[in-house]
Amino acid sequence: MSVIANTSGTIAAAPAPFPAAVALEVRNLDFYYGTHKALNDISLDYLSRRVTAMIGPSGCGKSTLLRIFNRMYDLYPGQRAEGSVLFDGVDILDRALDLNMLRSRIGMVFQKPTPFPMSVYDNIAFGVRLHERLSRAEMDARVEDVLTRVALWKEVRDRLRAPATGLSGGQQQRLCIARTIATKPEVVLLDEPTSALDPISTARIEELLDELKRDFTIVIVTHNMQQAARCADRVAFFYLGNLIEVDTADQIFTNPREKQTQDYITGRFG
Ligand SMILES: Nc1ncnc2c1ncn2[C@@H]1O[C@H](COP(=O)(O)OP(=O)(O)OP(=O)(O)O)[C@@H](O)[C@H]1O
Repeated sequence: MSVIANTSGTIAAAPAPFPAAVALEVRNLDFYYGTHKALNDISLDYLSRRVTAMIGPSGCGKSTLLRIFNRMYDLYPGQRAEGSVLFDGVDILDRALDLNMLRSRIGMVFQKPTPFPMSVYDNIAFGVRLHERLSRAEMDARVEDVLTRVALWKEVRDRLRAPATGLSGGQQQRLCIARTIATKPEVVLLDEPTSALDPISTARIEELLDELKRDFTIVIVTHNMQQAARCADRVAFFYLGNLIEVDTADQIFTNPREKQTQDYITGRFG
C-alpha cells in the first residue's frame, strides 16, 4: 500500500494492486461553514493508485471535499465535518489525529504554484527533514529522484541553490508536486493544479499524473472536462453539495446515468 523506499532512499515503483484497493473511504459526510451546509451525505470510495477527478459547477463543494482529506478546515473556526473518512482504517476526522502525520501521508498541491521562498533544493529538503533523518548523500538522492520524476531535473540541476521563485509558473508547479511526493505520501490531492498554467505546462502535468499514479492515489479537482477525460480513471460529478454520480471516466463522458451529469458535460449549465 505504501510507496516502497529502496536502499538509496529513492522512491521505487511498486506493482499496482488488482483489483484496486480503496485508499479513502468517505461515509455519510456532511460539511458546514457555520450554518451553511456545503456537503450533503457524501459516500464515496477513492481507489488506490488511480486518478479520481472531481467535477461540477462552481460552488458544488469539490474543493471543500478535497480540503477535508488533509483537515485544512481545522485552521478555520466555525467549519466542521460530520460523518467519517477512513484512511488506512483510521477516521481522519478524529480530533485526536496527528495532523502533521496526516499531511505527510496525504499531500496537497494548490491551484497557484506556491514554492517556499527558498532554494529549489530546500523546497524539497524542507519537508523531508521534518519527517526523516537522511544523510547529505541520501537527501541529494531524494531531491534528484523526485525532480526526475516530475521531469524537472534536467531543467534545474544547475540551479538547485537558486531561489525557486525564479522558475517559470509551470516549473514551479512541477516543483510543488515534487515537494509533495518527496515525503512519500500515499495520496496526492490537487486542486485545479493547471488552471494558472499555459497549455504546454498543462500537458506536462497531465502526463505526470499518469506516471505518478503507479505509486500514488491521485485526487484532482478540475473545471476542465477534457482534462478529466484525459487523466482520470474515475470521475465524480457533484452538484449543489451532493454527489450525483461516480463512474469510470468513459462512462461519465459517454453514457452518464443521471440527467444532471449529462446536462453538465454537454455544457447546458455550469
Ligand atoms: N470559507 C467559506 N465560508 C463560507 N462558505 C464557503 C466558504 N468556502 C466555500 N463556501 C461555500 O461552500 C460551497 C462549496 O464551495 P467550494 O469552494 O467547495 O465549491 P467548488 O465546487 O470547489 O467551487 P469552485 O469550482 O468555484 O472552486 C459554496 O456554496 C461556497 O460558497
